[in-house]
Amino acid sequence: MERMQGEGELDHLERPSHLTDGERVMIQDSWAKVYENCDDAGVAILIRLFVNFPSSKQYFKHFKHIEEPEELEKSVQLRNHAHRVMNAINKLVKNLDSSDKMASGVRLVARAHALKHKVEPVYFKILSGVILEVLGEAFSDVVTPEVAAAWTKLLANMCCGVTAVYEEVGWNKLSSSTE
Ligand code: HEM
Repeated sequence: MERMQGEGELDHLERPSHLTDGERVMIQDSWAKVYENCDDAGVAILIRLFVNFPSSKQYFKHFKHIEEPEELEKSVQLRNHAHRVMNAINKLVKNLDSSDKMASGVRLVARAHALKHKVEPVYFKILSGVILEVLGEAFSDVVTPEVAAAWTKLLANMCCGVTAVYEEVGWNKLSSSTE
């Protein structure tokens, strides 16, 4: 059965916390390495998401029935989304010094995913866990436990922002009105 990681092990992602200057620098430095391999890293993250949490594919009409990672990797829709996710994270990292800019980026993404794509918010937590896992493996030389802890904080803050926007747009009412 699919393990809904976002609902248990990642509970620590539910509390927003302030990033220190040192944590910001660790995030920016490690991201520079990851972003050099933007497309490969993005695709690896999304493949891991869709293989380990197959229900997350339900929102993507072009590959929701594909199971083989080799086939998933060829999907243009998957590659486009990988690119968009990486660009959005890049913006977040560039704006680490401006909480207003960070909040408006998260807001834009969350509104579109709630209102247009109708993605359950738990998938943002699940994806955050997958990002941490893949970056820790693929960039183990730069993602030390300290760096991983800084990323955990950033992603937790993003998930909190997403949850707040979902509440604001009345997600519970929206999702139950279609039942
Ligand atoms: C860090 C998290 C994420 C970021 C930054 C992100 C970013 C984006 C962006 C920028 C777009 C295109 C613009 C738009 O329509 O809003 C998009 C589209 C989309 N996203 Fe995400 N996304 C994230 C997580 C997710 C998750 C977890 C899911 C579902 C499991 C998802 C499903 C979709 C779908 C179905 C589309 C439309 C795809 C298409 O039309 O081809 N996203 N995303």
